[in-house]
Amino acid sequence: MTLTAEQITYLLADNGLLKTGADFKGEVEHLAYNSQSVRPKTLLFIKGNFKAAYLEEALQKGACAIVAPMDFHHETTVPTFRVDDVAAAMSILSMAFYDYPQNQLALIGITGTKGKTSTAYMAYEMMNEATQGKAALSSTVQVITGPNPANHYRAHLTTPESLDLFRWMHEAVNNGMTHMVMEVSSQAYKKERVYGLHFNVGVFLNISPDHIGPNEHPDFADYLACKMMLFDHAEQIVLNADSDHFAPLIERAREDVPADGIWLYARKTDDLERSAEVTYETIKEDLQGSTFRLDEHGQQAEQLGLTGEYTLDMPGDFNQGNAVAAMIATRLVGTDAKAMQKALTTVKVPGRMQEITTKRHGTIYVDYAHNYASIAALLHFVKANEHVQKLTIVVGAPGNKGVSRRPGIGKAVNEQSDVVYLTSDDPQFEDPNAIADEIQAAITNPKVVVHRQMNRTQAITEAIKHSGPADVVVLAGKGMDEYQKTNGVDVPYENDWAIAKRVVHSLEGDK
Ligand SMILES: CC(=O)N[C@H]1[C@@H](OP(=O)(O)OP(=O)(O)OC[C@H]2O[C@@H](n3ccc(=O)[nH]c3=O)[C@H](O)[C@@H]2O)O[C@H](CO)[C@@H](O)[C@@H]1O[C@H](C)C(=O)N[C@@H](C)C(=O)N[C@H](CCC(=O)O)C(=O)O
Repeated sequence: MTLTAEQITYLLADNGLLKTGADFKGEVEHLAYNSQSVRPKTLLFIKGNFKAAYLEEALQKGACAIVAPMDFHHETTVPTFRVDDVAAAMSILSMAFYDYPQNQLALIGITGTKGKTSTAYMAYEMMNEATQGKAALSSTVQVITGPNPANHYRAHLTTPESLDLFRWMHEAVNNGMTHMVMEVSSQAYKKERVYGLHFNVGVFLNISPDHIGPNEHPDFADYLACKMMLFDHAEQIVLNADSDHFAPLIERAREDVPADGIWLYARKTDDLERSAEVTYETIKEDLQGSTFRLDEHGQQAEQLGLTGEYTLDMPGDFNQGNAVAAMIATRLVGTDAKAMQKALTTVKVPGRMQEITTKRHGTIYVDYAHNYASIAALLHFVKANEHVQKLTIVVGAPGNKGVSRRPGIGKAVNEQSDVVYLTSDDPQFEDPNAIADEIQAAITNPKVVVHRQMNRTQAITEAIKHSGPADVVVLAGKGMDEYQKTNGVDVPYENDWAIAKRVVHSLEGDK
């Protein structure tokens, strides 16, 4: 794969990004945005907080041209394409370099404050089932470009940098994949990681205030505006009519997508005012999963042919809505109801509502929930089960990130849990005790028993040890993370799931 100087100039100019061209004659054989991955004949993108030392390293390693913003002022003789928006330029050039792999894939993009990963895995399993293993996935947890374990990668971002995304898509196409589902974060739009990318189907699960603060969004309006950009970039939209802020969502969807490309879904209620093409209702539910019924309303919806009852082997009533969203989206790219039903009984999402049933210490859930909306939904689901006696949550909050979430975490704990173990998450450069103070300030209900144990492994151990057969322990916020980000370093961590399994084994001997 190569890009010639003429192609680079043309693509940047044609997309209105080029400010000044470069005196560059050759062609590039590699693209990079990090000096550490530069090789001879690399085109380097200078973006973010790029330091002069990185450029020196890149030049020593053979970078032959750079794409830089107008305000990058380091003395260099390397040919430089000056652009207004380097991230957008990187996306445009990466998709060309990798030969527009998105055009070979039926592509679903999923956004939402909560549920993106679970829905993406459900859609991935459904499409895999329908295509005999020809689906790819880009999620917060993993990127999967083919069935071979060598094509499974640990993800670092919810939505990868565009260069990585198109490289993975290209790999997926080379591996024979025909379908792909990916999570699209608000940051993906804010930081132009999906600039110029169009989805066959966009799924909008829900939105509530989150990701507001330094390095993320200045306010909710910005967060909402970024998330709604998905509507501009999708041929068809699957939209949750139960989402908060539905009015601006549907208004914007109708501006961007023709009426027959908008698919609303909602939990069935008696509210005749509300209309959705697809509704669902719980038939039965327990701590392990549920059966729900899906109904289609009107001619457009009936074309889907999905009316019926489905069994979901994943706990959480909120996962029924995620399942329905995945079903409509994958139906629109050719998946059938039979494949969906099979996937719903086999899908496992790493670190999302992973459940351990014990003999004497109740049910344990490992879940990534890390903000008010997702923790409240999880605790509400557990509390709704009349057989549950004591609900314990082990939770903290990351340092130097999502700082505004802390009172919300405390509020959710305050409203619905019986016992909380405040612990460390990814403390980074902050004191976990000070973070715990901020969460605890919102726990004012005297009935909630508060323990503080900053050693996360120890907190999990104590919470399980002190729970009985009809109790539930929720381990929130870290999912399957195998590290704790501390002082800028990923300190190895066993992961919540493995710790819980080990503790149960030591207490009960057979798990
Ligand atoms: C705010 C933001 O988007 N930051 C991302 C951005 O950071 P940055 O540009 O400041 O990078 P930096 O580390 O200062 O480095 C600057 C540049 O120098 C380069 N570099 C760096 C070191 C070196 O030795 N050589 C070198 O060339 C880097 O590749 C980078 O291009 O580019 C980095 C490289 O790709 C990302 O890792 C980093 O994401 C950080 C880790 C992050 O946490 N981002 C969050 C806010 C995020 O994007 N989250 C959303 C999820 C939201 C949701 O849950 O809905 C996501 O999509 O993941």
